[in-house]
This record gives sequence, C-alpha cells and structure tokens, in this order.
Amino acid sequence: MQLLVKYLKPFWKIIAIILVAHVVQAYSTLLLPTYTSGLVDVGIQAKGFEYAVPLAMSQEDYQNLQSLLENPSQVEKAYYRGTDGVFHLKDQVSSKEQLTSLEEDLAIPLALYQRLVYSDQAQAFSDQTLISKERDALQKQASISGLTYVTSQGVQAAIQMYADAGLNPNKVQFDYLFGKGFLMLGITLVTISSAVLAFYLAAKVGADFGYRIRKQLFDKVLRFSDHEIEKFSSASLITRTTNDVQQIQMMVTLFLRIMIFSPIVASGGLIYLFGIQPNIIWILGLSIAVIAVMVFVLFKLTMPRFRRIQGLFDRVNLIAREVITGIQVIRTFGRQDYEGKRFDTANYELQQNHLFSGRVMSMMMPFMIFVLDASSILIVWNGSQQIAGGTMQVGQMMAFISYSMQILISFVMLSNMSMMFPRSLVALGRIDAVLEEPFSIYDQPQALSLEAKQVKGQVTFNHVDFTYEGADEKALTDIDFVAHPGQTTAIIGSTGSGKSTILNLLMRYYDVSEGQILIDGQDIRNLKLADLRRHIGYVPQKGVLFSGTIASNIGFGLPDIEQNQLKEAAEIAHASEFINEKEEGMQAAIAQGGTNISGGQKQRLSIARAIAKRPEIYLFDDSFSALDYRTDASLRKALNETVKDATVIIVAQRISTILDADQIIVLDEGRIDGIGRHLDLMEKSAVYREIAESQLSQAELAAQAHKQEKEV
Ligand SMILES: Nc1ncnc2c1ncn2[C@@H]1O[C@H](COP(=O)(O)OP(=O)(O)OP(=O)(O)O)[C@@H](O)[C@H]1O
Repeated sequence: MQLLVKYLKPFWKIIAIILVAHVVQAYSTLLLPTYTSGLVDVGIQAKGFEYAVPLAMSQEDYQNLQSLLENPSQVEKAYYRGTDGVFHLKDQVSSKEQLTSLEEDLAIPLALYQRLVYSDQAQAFSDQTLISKERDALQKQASISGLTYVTSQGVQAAIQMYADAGLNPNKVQFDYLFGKGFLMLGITLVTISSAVLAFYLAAKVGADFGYRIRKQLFDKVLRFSDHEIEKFSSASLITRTTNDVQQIQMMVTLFLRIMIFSPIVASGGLIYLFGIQPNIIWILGLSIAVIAVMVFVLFKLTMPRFRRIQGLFDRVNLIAREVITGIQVIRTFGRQDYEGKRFDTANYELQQNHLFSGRVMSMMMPFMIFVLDASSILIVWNGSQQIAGGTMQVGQMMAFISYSMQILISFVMLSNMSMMFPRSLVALGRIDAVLEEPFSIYDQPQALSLEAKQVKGQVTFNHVDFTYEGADEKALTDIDFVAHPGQTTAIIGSTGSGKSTILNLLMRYYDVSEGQILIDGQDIRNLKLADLRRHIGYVPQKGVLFSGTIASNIGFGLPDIEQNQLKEAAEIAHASEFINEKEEGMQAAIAQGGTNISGGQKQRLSIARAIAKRPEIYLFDDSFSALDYRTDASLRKALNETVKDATVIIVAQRISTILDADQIIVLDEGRIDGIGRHLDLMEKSAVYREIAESQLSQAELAAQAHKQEKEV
C-alpha cells in the first residue's frame, strides 16, 4: 500500500478531484431512493400531500377541526379566510419546521376527524364520549407504533378537506409528482456527470501512471550496466516494463473508481438506513458476514494459484522468446517437437491454473446474487410486518431495499478488488525493485570531462583483477599493460581466457575488482561515462544492428554526420561494394537485428559505425572473424592508414589477423602469459606458440619471421 501511495503521489491533485467527484456522485446516488420513497408514500399514496396539514378547508371542516383541538389558537394563526369563504393555509407557513410543528399538533385531531366523518352518527362531532374514546384509541396506537399510522390517517383527512373546499387534490398530486420528478432528473444528471468525470479522470491517471512508470523503467534500464541486466534478466525486464505495468495501470484505474467510491456509498447508505429503520439493519449485517466468509474462502483457494500464474506467465514468455530467437537452430536440429512440448507443458499448466481460478471465481457471482436476493426477501418479509403494524411505509421499505443493495454491491465490489489488489501489488513490487536498484556503474559527483582535443588515447591496465558477480573464480588476474596511441595492441588466447572481459572493463560495462584502468593517466572511474564512451569506437563480437537504413546504422548516435563521411566509413570498412549493389544504396532498409543481411555484411557495418565516430580508441572484439582472409587483411590495411594516431585494440581468434600488431598480449585462463611481437612470443610463450603452430603452416611462420626480422 505504501508503494502505491509513493507512486500515486505525483497525481494527488487529480485524485483529490476524483475524490470530490465521487463524494458528489455518492451523495446524489443516495438521494434517489429517498425521493423514490417519497414518490410512493407521498406522491401516490398521499396524493402529493406531504404533511398531515390541510392546505384548505371549508368553513364547516374548519369549525369541526377546531372543535377537536385542545388549543385552537395555532390553527387560527396558520389559516386565513379567503374571499371564496374557504380557509387557506397562510403562505408564510411554508418551512419544513413550521409544517412539521403544525403536523405534530394536527396529526391526531385530523386522524380523529377522519374517523368521525366516516362514523354512522350524524352528530359525531358533538358526541364527547365518542370523541374521547376514539382519541384514546389513536393515542394508544401512536404510543405503541409511533406517529406513522396516525399521520397517514391525518393526511387522508387533509386530502378530504381539500376536496370538500371545492378544490382539486389531483392538481396537488400532479404538482408534487412533476416537481419531484424534475428534481430527480436533475439529481440523476449530477450523478451521471460526476460519474463520467470520476471515470474519465481515473482512466487518465491510470494511463498517465502507466506512461510515467514505463518511461521511468525504460530510462532506468537504459542506464543499467550488464551487472543489473543479468541480475533481473532481460526477459523479466521486458515483462516488468509491459505486463506488470499494464496490470498496475488497470489496478490504479479500478482503485480510483471502486476503492474510493464504494466505501463512500456504503457508509452514506448506512446513515440513510439508520434514518429509515434501524431495527432491521441486522439483515444487512448478516449478509455482509456471509459475503465476507465466502470471499475469505475464495481468497484462500485462489491466491496461491494467482501467484503461480504470475510465475508461469514469466515462464511461457521466456520459452516463447527463446524459441522465436533461436528458431533457425531449432529447425536445423529438428527440435520443433521437443520445443513444442516444452512450450505446451508450461502453457497447459498456465491454462489449468487459469481454469481453476476461473471456476472458483465463477461461483462467486451466483453466490453474491443469491445473497443479495435472499437479503431482499428478508427485508420484504420483515418490512411487510412493519407496514402491517403501521411503523413503516411501502416507499420506506423500497428505499431500505435500495440502500441495502447499494451497500452490499459496494461490499461485493470491494471484495473483488481486494482479491485483485495483492496480485497487482506484487507487480508493483517487481517494478519498484527495478526502479530502486542502485547503479553499479555511475558517474562520480566530481567526474571529469574528457575534452576531445586533449584526448590522446593511451590505455593503461594497472594490475587489474576482475571477478564476475556470483562467480567463484577471477575472470582476470593481474592484467598489466599499456596500449599506445598510433599502435595496434592485439589480444589473443583460448576461448574463455578473458579477452572480451578486458574490453568490457575498458568500456566500463563492469568496474574492476582490483587495480586501475587509465586513459591518458586518468582512472576511467573518475571520468564521465558518456565522455569515456564517446572517445571509444567499440565493435562487439556479435554485430548488433537496429531497424532503419544502412545510413542510420552507420551514423548511429551521430546526428550531424555528413553523407561523404558515411561513405568514407563504409569504404574503409569494405562495406561500399554491397551497399552500392543495393538499389536504394545507403537508404536500403535494415530489418530489426539486421536479419536481412549476411553475417559478414553485418560485421562490416558495425566496423563502419565505429569508424564513422572517429574516436581516439578502437576496440575490435573478434570483429573480423566473419570476413574472408583477403578482406580481413585489406580492411585492416585501410584502417591502419585512416586511424594512424588512434589506439587500436584487437581481440582475435585468428592469428593471421594480429601477426603484424605492435604488441600482442597472450591470455591464458585470465592471466597474461606473454606480451610482445610475434617473434618474441614464439620464443617466450608456449601458449602463443601452440596457437600459431595450430593455425599457420611452417612456411607461413618462416615467411613472417623473415618479414619481422627485416623490419628490425
Ligand atoms: N556475465 C558473466 N558472468 C559470469 N561469468 C562470465 C560472464 N561473462 C563471461 N564470464 C566468464 O568469464 C571468463 C572470460 O570470459 P570472456 O568472455 O572474457 O572470454 P573470451 O576470452 O572473450 O572468450 P571467447 O573467445 O569465447 O569470446 C569465462 O570463463 C566466462 O565463462
């Protein structure tokens, strides 16, 4: 919950408006049952006469009524005799308080009047014995079951008197129904408008929230080093950015619609219910208890399954991703059936879990409807007894049912939400873990800028040790060398000897565990990351291209690059030939991941991309492996001519690529086995000798020896 508050904080202003809209909506929604009750009890049953107060009386009725009053002065004050001889209620007697007070005085006399008018005796109004007998009966009734019955009798008398005065009670009824109906229409409009406003704003907050979190996640992941990416795994980062965010977005919208509205309506409805009839509220309590038990049982049954679904969803995603990216290899090795089964197992398990929770949840709705209907029946059963006893009216019972339903439905909604809520909070927790993850590689507060003009590009590894997070052994031990500008430094060694790790450390994808890496004498941890990387042209082992054009890939990250610079880079990287063969040339499309060109072409474009940057340091991680020998040699020759002053570090498996390097570093299980030129190493390093002899013929070795001896 704290997490939700943390992430919803920026939206507090809109949420405050939603809250107000919900209060207005709840208030107006709750007004309607009371008005409906009024329509039935007053508009229909009492012909629009709201109080047991005559609106007009003939002279005879006036006198008869006065004869029944203990204190006639109040009536005298409230009525005046009109020119038509009829006694009218004064216009000033119009407030609710005045009318209620008058009704309290008149209810019993009017009910008495009603009984006497319908008695068989002609002189009933002067028969004091009859009057006191009937008065006693009415007072007894009022003391037992309240004034409801007496008042309704009084209202009937008031209607009768109005008709006796020669006026039309139907007009009063019409005016009442029309007035209240109009008012109810207005209230409904207010309800609808506030509901629309609240729904719209809730959807807006949901969408903005989703956008914001997705953006924050994306920005964060962009700054992650390999360490953090490996920690979460790229599949999980994708699920968190898409699926998890989607789930939270939905939850936020529902939360703002239901979790705020339902409690307001439920508590408001309860207040109304107490106002109508507190002694049958136990029915509501009973229904809520039954629903709570049911929700608790469902929660216990489905929650473990929901948690499992989350994990299975990740698994299905992972297998799908793996299969789609490796589809060619899967086909080549005829593993379609195996992979199909693997996917099917995870998918089937996901389906079974969905089915189970679906079945359990599908029982919920009929059960809830049963509880709602059963409570309505209980209310009607109890209410009808109260109506018969004169303590309740039909409209009041209808209002009671409406309020009870509103409260119960709110409760059902809240229960549903409370089942969804923990699942979404798990997703929010997963998102928060990414957003709160500290960066392992970041700019120091006093990080130095690397001004382009000052950079020479001397790279120094100063007794560097490095261990990958979670690994038992060091990947590099005591790596110590200097790569000078204007020279080519080659790194060679068997698979897994740590060649790529050296380049990764120089790019600061990871930080060294011991020792230092320096550029022009500055520890790279003290330099601004962006500056450091701007001065390095890195060609990774696997040529990575992005969807777009050849031009956009070569000029990647260089918005101001000119057409001739692109062409020059392509020329040096020996990519021009295949580019020119394409109809659109530089503008030819590159598919996502560069799948529409060959491996060698991909490598050439990656090399061109590094050259276009014109950096001071070039890092080639086995970047010439997909080129044929001739292209490899001629590309390196062109490169040497162009990047004369740059520091070039080449990682290679192929010894022919590095024979002419100014210095060769031989790596063996993360340690330097030897540093020197080809000829030195043939003498000094057994590892090097073994590699050289396994790749080159004796004649080639002799020719190289002859060439280098001549150079010396
Ligand atoms: N992200 C990683 N986490 C843990 N260990 C790693 C990681 N990357 C590489 N290693 C381990 O570090 C060692 C050096 O790996 P590195 O990729 O630098 O070797 P390499 O010489 O470049 O190999 P290759 O020539 O096959 O590319 C290997 O033992 C490898 O298993």
